[in-house]
This record gives sequence, C-alpha cells and structure tokens, in this order.
Amino acid sequence: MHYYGTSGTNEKGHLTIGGVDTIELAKEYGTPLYIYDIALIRERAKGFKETFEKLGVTSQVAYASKAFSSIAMIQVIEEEGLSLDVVSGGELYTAIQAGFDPERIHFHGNNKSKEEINMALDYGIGCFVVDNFHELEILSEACRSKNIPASILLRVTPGIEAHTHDYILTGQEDSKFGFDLQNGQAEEALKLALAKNELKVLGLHCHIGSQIFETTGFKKAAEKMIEKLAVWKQNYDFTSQVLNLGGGFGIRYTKEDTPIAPSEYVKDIISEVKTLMKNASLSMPEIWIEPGRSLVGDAGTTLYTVGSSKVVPDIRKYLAVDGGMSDNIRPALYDARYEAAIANRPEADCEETVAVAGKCCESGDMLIWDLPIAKAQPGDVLAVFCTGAYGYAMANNYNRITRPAVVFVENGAAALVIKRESYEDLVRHDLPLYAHK
Ligand SMILES: Cc1ncc(COP(=O)(O)O)c(C=O)c1O
Ligand SMILES: N[C@@H](CCCC[NH3+])C(=O)O
Repeated sequence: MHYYGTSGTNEKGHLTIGGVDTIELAKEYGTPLYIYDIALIRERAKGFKETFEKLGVTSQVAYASKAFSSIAMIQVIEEEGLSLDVVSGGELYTAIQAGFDPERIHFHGNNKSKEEINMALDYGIGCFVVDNFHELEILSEACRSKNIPASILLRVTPGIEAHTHDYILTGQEDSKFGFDLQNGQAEEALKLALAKNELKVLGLHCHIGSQIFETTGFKKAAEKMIEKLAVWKQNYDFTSQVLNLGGGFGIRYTKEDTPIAPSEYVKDIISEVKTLMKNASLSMPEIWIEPGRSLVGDAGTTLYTVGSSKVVPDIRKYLAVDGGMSDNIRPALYDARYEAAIANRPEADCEETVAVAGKCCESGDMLIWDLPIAKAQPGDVLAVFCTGAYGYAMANNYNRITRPAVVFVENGAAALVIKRESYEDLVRHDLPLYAHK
C-alpha cells in the first residue's frame, strides 16, 4: 500500500490522514467524503517557491484553482503566498470571497464574457491572460470605458504535442486555446496589443497540457517562444518581462506513474530557459507557472461506503460504492486510473480483484476496473487515493446525487470546509409549473 503525504495507520489499524482517523471522519461527515491533507499541499507550495528562490529566479507560482476551488482552499494558497489562476467569474468570485489579494490573480479563459472582464477590472486583478482577438478588443473597450489600464499576457500555442491524454492536450496547433505562434497570429496580436495604450503587455503564456511526465515538451515550448521573442525584440523593441510556462506537471496516481519531483521539473526547465535567453541575448524574464494537479492531486482522498456487489462468472466482480462519476468523472472521461484500499484495514492482504462501480445509472460509471483488494463487505469504507485535483471540481448532480462534503485535515484536527449538498439544495433553483396539489 502506498501512503501519500501524512497518511498512515493507527492502533486500530485504520487509515489516518493528517493524524486523523478516516473511519471517524466517515462516521461524522458521512460518505462519499473528500479529505485533503493540508500539510502536503503546504509542502508542495513551499517546494515550488523555494526552488525558484534557490535558483535566484524571480517568479510567481499561481495555483490553477480549476483543480479544486473553495474558499478554504484559496485561503491556504493565500497563506502560502502563492498567486492564483482563475478561469471564470465563479472562480474569481470565490477567490475574492476568500480574501485573496486581487493583484496576484491571473484571469484565464478562451471566452471571457464582457461581464467577467468588467468584474475582474472592478476587483483590480493583476493580469489577464488574453486568449484571442475578440478578447483583446472587448478587454481594451472595457478598460477605455472604465479608464482603467490592464496588464496582459498573450496566450500562445507553440505547436507542441506533449505526451498525455488527447483531451488534456493544449499546446498543439489544433487547439481552441491561444494565438498560434507559428502562423503569425501571435505576432499580429502583439502588434495590436502594443498599439493600445490601455493595455500593458507583460509577456507570453503557454500551457502545453496536463499530467505530463517529461520536461522535453516544456523546454521545446520555451524554445519556440524565445525564438519569437528574439525577433520581436528586433522588430518591435518588445521585451517580455514575464514568461508563463503554465502548469501540467504529472503526479503519481498508480504505481505505473513515475513523475519526477516538482522541484526537478522546475530546475530542469529553468536551466534550459536561462540558456535559451542567454543565447538569444535577452535578459531573463520573471517566470510564472500554474500548477494545479501537482499542488493538490495527491493530497486528496475520497472515502466511500461499500454497498452491493455482483459477480459476472468468469468475467469480473463488481463492487458498488455510494458515489461514482458524480464525484469523480475522470475515469469515465479520460480512462484515469486510481488505487484504493479498505480504510478500516488498509494493510489487509489482497484476496481478489474487483471492479469498483459507482451508483449512477450509467454502465461507464466505474471508478477502478481492476483493483486488487481484501474481501470487502457492505459497510466497509473504501479510500480512493489521489483524487484531489479535478475530482470535487468536476463533481456534478447527475441522477440528482448530492455533491459530497469536503474536510481539511492537519495536525490531528479536521475542519469541514464544504458542506454535503442536501436534497433541498438540489431543488433550490427549481420552479414548479403548477402549484403543489
Ligand atoms: C492554462 C492552464 N494553466 C494551468 C493548468 C493546470 O494544469 P495542471 O493541473 O495539470 O497543473 C491548466 C489545466 O490544464 C490550464 O489549462
Ligand atoms: N480536468 C483535467 C485536466 C484539464 C485541466 C484544465 N486544462 C483532468 O482531470 O485531468
């Protein structure tokens, strides 16, 4: 059994996280339940920041809040002194409600609405990552009408195919995101932006994809951007103060995954950027990165209660739990793989291989297809590991299943940070067509 972060077992043989007995948490808050190991998130955050400090490179490490956004989560990020990447009015609103310093908020998105842009300008956010020509126009109009300047990065697609699932690739030419770097779009965007007094172009941004294990793609992307920066310095006297290399650092979900340490990604990429900048006779810019998964992914564990089971002779045994694609859609969406153990006896020997099914009315509602596990009984608590990124964040109400509660654990204490949805919550926005008979 692989223990993440502060997890371990106690004298009862139960799985503990942050010094808290997970079985007690399941009793108190019910299941499905998301548990976050906050010490591990802090360690990862410090790891990224300290690596840049040691390298003597000015940086901003912006947490990609799409991975998991909640008021409490953003407060932890604020405490750790990171910056924040938001991609919608909703994520921005959450950050502001959490008291996050707007100056350190970077606003992403390939179709920001005028309302979202106005809201961000009114809050005084630090930077817009401009994705397309339409946004360039509506942002500059909004700035002029409010008489507020905006700092921007131009998001570019460098034409890099990173090795990951097709749905989470973003740096390739055929992508909905960003200005194409190779076909002249990015240069056109730069010229337009430089001509607008209300916009201050800080530099370039790219994000090549997610759950990436090698640094080659990041380095190639940096190379392509720096090649252009050298030309643009000559042609427009443009100096990129910032180079944002996005997020995407891969993590361990199962024993097949062998990521390098976050600090190693950074060291390797930065060393290449330094060389490339030097060779291009450009001064080193500030480096911004946007990790999401690598900050919170392995800090999250989901607890479920085991219910029914079904044996399909000579094929497999299904073991059903009380959640599924409603709280973790990643297996259905990306064939994502997870490991799990029975939280009330994580050290018990594996006796069989089961397929862990959810409770949604959908054959594809599976969490794990082939889990080696001790014989589980109804009422056992199953802990699925490494669910901290894009788990709760992509939870939904399919089949009108309520979204789980979220608990933070640290130093032996637990805090409920998102309440479990109630049935009343589910019908809160429903309006009857007829009066109740
Ligand atoms: C622009 C951008 N930045 C950062 C991230 C965070 O990626 P990850 O969670 O893989 O670190 C994403 C998501 O893939 C993204 O689209
Ligand atoms: N949601 C995806 C990653 C894409 C993130 C945003 N660009 C996942 O679960 O892996």
